[in-house]
Amino acid sequence: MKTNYADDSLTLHTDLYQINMAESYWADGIHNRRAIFELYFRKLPFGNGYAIFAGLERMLDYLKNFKFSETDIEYLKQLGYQDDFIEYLKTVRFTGTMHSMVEGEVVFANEPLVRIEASLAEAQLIETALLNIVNYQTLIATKASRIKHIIPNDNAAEFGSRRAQEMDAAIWGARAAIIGGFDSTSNVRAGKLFNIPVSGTHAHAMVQAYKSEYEAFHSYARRHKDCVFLVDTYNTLKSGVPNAIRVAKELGDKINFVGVRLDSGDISFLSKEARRMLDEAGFPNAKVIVSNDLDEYTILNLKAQGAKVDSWGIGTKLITAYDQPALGAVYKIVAIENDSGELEDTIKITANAEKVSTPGLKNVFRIINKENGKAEGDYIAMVDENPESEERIKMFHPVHTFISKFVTNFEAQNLHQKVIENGTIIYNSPSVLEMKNYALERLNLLWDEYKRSLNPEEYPVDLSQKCWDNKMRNIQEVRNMVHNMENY
Ligand SMILES: Nc1ncnc2c1ncn2[C@@H]1O[C@H](COP(=O)(O)OP(=O)(O)OP(=O)(O)O)[C@@H](O)[C@H]1O
Ligand SMILES: O=P(O)(O)OC[C@H]1O[C@H](OP(=O)(O)OP(=O)(O)O)[C@H](O)[C@@H]1O
Ligand SMILES: O=C(O)c1cccnc1
Repeated sequence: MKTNYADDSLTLHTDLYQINMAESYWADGIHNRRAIFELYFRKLPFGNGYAIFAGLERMLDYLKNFKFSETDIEYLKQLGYQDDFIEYLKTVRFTGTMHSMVEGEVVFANEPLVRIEASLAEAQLIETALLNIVNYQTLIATKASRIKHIIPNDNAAEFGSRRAQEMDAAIWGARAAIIGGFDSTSNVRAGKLFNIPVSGTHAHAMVQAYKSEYEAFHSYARRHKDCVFLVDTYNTLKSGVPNAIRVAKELGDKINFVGVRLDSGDISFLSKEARRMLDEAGFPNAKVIVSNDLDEYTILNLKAQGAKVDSWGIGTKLITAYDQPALGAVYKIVAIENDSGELEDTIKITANAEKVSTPGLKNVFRIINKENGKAEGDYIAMVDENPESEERIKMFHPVHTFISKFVTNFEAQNLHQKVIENGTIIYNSPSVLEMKNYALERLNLLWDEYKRSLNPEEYPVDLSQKCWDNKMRNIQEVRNMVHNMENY
């Protein structure tokens, strides 16, 4: 297997059918028609009441470098694409315009997270990569936020690299975990690449290598000022914690005895006992750190049991999004230029009302109640609408339209930021830590009912009247078209 092409590019990171469609568009001369696509998911993951958007920085990097390389082109020739189409593919770059939520934004189902306006072929070719990026990063940022929500005042460390679905997932998952609220990652490369905090203790292997737990802790302390000792290799309470205390007492100010880590057994019982022993030994500031297959459910349960834990190391269940391994975001065409050069809506109809796409060029606004500073809901409006200039807006459920409310005295924040204009990136990504702080700030806009991890209230994501009327008109047009076919 040859994997080390010098000019390896991500442009081929697409499904074959995208290239096949691009070929048809090109052959029919419609490849340069202006098309609008939206990226969104239909259902919040993990039964959570919100998601945390992540993936923009990587999407921008991917689009900036979008170009089939020489070996990509060679390979496409081998697959049998004809020379004239190949010549076209050589010229393809991303020259469109992109609007997006920013990373760390609190987002919901059925609202466009990303809007691409580009030539039909360009917009089509990039679908797979954009979905691949957003689906994973948003999923992990959301899982991290969900976990951190249970332990807002404790430390949360991401430990998942060894269990992640390969290396890219470990790296980008670590970054997403920080955006979602985690405090550090154990992955050193992620620390370097993204300038995010790294942290680490030591493994059972070190204790086993020295055989003597006391020797192992001593050795670790000789080279590391900040010491967390893993205390469960032989017997947590009879050997591990006493040895940690012994070494900490012997070395005194020469080290910073951060605490002990427990990685097996009854975390509730052992953490309370370890806490008591550390306090009695004169180390009230030493921390109890735990790990072992943790997730938000176990942590909540441990909290209910009164576990005395300061810091949580969380790997497998976070980095693999164990209980829901895919977000299911989709990328749908909502408008396309017609023969006369005008943008025309497109719609996809299904029997399931929730799945019928919402046509047209739209923006998403967060409607903030100026009296209490809290979000009333998100409001999807056609691009020529400006809810900010309206006195009063009607917000109603896009499927169950009788659920409605009027809102006055509000601020309407446009959640779509223009990040690429005609192929040029015009957005500077903030640092990952800034994204994390932004997510926390944005979560403050939500009432607690939307943030609880179990059975949260459904946050309103509503359509403007104009948007709804437009959708109904499109549905009617399709109905007429199908009816005419039936009579054909
Ligand atoms: N008090 C507790 N209440 C609920 N769950 C707990 C409690 N203590 C530990 N757990 C969780 O239960 C599971 C414990 O798993 P298990 O008993 O298989 O492993 P273990 O004690 O670590 O044994 P091993 O030595 O094989 O690793 C882990 O997911 C852990 O987080
Ligand atoms: O349980 P997770 O949430 O996935 O967290 C990561 C796990 O990885 C390590 O275990 P591992 O058995 O791989 O090695 P170690 O215990 O010997 O370090 C660590 O001790 C955690 O238990
Ligand atoms: O630093 C740790 O304790 C750690 C890191 C990765 C996996 N498990 C534990």
